[in-house]
Amino acid sequence: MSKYKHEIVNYLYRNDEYLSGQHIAETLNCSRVTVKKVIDQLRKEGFEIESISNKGYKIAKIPTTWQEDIVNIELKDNLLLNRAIVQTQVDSTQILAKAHVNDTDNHFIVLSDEQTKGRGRFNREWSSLKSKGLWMSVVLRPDIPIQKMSTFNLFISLAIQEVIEQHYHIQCKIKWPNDIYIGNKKVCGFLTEMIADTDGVNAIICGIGINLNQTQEEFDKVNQSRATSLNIENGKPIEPYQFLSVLIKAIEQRYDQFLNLPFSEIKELYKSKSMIWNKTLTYTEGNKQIVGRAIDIQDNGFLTVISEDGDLHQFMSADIEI
Ligand SMILES: CC1(C)O[C@@H]2[C@H](O1)[C@@H](Cn1cc(CCCCC[C@@H]3SC[C@@H]4NC(=O)N[C@@H]43)nn1)O[C@H]2n1cnc2c(N)ncnc21
Repeated sequence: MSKYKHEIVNYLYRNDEYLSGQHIAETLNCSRVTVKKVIDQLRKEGFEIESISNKGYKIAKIPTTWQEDIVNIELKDNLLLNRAIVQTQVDSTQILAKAHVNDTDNHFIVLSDEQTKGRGRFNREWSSLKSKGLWMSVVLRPDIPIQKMSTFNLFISLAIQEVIEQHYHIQCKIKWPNDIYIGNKKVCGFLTEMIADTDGVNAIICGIGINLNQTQEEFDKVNQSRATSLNIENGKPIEPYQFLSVLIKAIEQRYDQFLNLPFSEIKELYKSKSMIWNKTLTYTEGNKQIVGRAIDIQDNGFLTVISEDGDLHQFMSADIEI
């Protein structure tokens, strides 16, 4: 039945009109009994499927959980990111992405409704409530020297920032190098890991966590006062499949720029979307900590900070307390 389930979901999702059981059975060369069984199974999985006698079946609502068939329909026309591995629960999409990185030479994404061990930088916990956010890892395969990786996050953060601002009309700012804030609350975190050897980069595994539909109360204690979601800011629920589709297109565009343009081409735009200027903040990198003001971002993506004693410091990646 799983073979027909995939095809029936595809057929129903692609056709916005009612399709009779007989027509589906003939088209997919299966029995009407099989069609009925698959429809019952899909309803159990959370699909709302209307059935009207003499008209047939029609998907009225797709489940809030990620459905691999539907995700792959949404991605199929993309040039680059047109394959997805979809789970309902993983420890971390980063771990699953790395487990599959050598299965193919293709680019792909990994999505999960929930992560039990979502992680950020320095192995810090990333809270990934079931079906409340976009918990995704993107596997890309640029043919670039390792040095070029220092600006990858800057291009990707612009893709995320512009989707939230331009598509959902929510003002947000990038907190260099790994977060996006709405006001003083974090709505998104991302981190970039890579697999490389002496010949250069083999694969990038970019993990992105975006809070879509949590209510303020649903955040755990540690994040209660410093996290937000698009739903909280927007006042209405975010439709995850549409968000995913728009975000992947934005990532593809900025990734193409990353491969073909120097960071200097987008530097002014990036700076205008960043929130760390004209503030005295604490910068920590490894065992180095300074209090100072960021004054510029270099073409290699490093941040220049002037400390209170007037010294200049360069950070490749720092923890910033805002
Ligand atoms: C106590 C404090 C300072 O506040 C917490 C936590 O520490 C800090 C943790 N963090 C975040 C980042 C940026 C990289 C995150 C990548 C996540 C994606 S999800 C898909 C992929 N799979 C995967 O395993 N990882 C990636 N670096 N460190 O963020 C806050 N924090 C934790 N969860 C959340 C949340 N849901 N919303 C807002 N802030 C959060």
